[in-house]
Amino acid sequence: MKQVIHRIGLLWTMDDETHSDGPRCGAEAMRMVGAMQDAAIAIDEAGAIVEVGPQKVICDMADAQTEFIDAEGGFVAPGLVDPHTHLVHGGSREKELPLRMAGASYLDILRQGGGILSTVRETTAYSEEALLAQAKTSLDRMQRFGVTTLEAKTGYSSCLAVELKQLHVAERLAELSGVNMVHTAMPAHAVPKELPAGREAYIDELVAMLPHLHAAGAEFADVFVEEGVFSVEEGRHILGAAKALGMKTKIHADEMVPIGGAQLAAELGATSADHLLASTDEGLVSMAEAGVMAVCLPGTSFYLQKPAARARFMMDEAQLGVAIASDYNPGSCPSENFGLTMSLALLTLKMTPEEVFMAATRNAACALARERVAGVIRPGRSADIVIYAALNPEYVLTHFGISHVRQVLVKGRRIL
Ligand SMILES: N=CN[C@@H](CCC(=O)O)C(=O)O
Ligand SMILES: [Zn+2]
Repeated sequence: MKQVIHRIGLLWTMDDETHSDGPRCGAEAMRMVGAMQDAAIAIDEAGAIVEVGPQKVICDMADAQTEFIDAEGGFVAPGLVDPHTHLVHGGSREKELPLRMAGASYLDILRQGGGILSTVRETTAYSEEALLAQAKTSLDRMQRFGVTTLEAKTGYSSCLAVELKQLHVAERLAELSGVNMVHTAMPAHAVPKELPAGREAYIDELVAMLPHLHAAGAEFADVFVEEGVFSVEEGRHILGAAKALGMKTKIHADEMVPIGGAQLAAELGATSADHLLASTDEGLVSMAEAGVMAVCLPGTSFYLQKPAARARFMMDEAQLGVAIASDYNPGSCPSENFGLTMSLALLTLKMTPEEVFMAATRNAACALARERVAGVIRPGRSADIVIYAALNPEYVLTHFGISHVRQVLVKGRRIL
């Protein structure tokens, strides 16, 4: 055995003795964190977990070559999974804040040609190297908070070349950083103010980009289904085309107005529906029935100063599986601090610490169709693990706004 993480005071594996895969749905299941005290984890040459168990048993298995990693009595949990980011984009949008403070809404700014459309202009103008440099700075920050798997969306362009440029940057970043990256094509993110050939032709253009983006590595397709952006019918058309190509789907659903994004996610059998600030009870229940993961973005509701998503209803009543994500992007959540996302889940989504960690590990992996790969600590799984410089998860979440991460392993390799 190559490595042993020992002297773990408290371990949350997010697993149980059945070693079943899949999401934890509803509050009761989301609190089953698989806690172990005084534990150790053995890792092999290939970076896979070989054994998880009592400190004494695991340490007896070590040989003279084994490298010991000392958790110093701290808390250890699976590597964090951030299932919704807009990692690759040009520029920043801090100048929008005074407009918002003066009363303009997020959608008002978009309607005036700002918001996402201003990031489209910047992303188009940036060279691939400039985009890479900016996104690398952001990814480095994310890693400091323990993120080992994340999603990166395209979607700041109105042409295929720029979409492919974003995708390529995300691929290069995965290689440079060692983190696990999941690619999502989101050409349907905003509608340009001028549509010389008309709206239908524009939607056709977006649909025509999908096979190219899929061939270039995009596993998911996503659409911003929102009043004044893409309608439910347009979302159905675009995501239906994606499904026909074999892509999995996600929806930016009911962020501002409940136009039926949650119901569309259920109808399409989407892997996740994200935002859900305005979703109706019926919409959320239909998602649960269809097995769609609800991805809450508490950093976004905080930054847009809106009431948070109804995570308690989702978990207690609808029995949904809930994940959380940073939604890192320049307009509605310009923060790479996933630790803060988790603290805001505790404080504004009213989740328990167990639910927060479940939402940021196992369920977040399910929101990326990575339930067989990431999100739990279990023999056979890749050793994606965070060692915290704190004794318990409650301290990590309540001592908010800073990183408590001591070490991060991806496939057994230290990335921090
Ligand atoms: N709401 C739509 N899309 C992003 C924001 C993108 C932006 O403002 O640049 C989101 O998930 O919040
Ligand atoms: Zn988003």
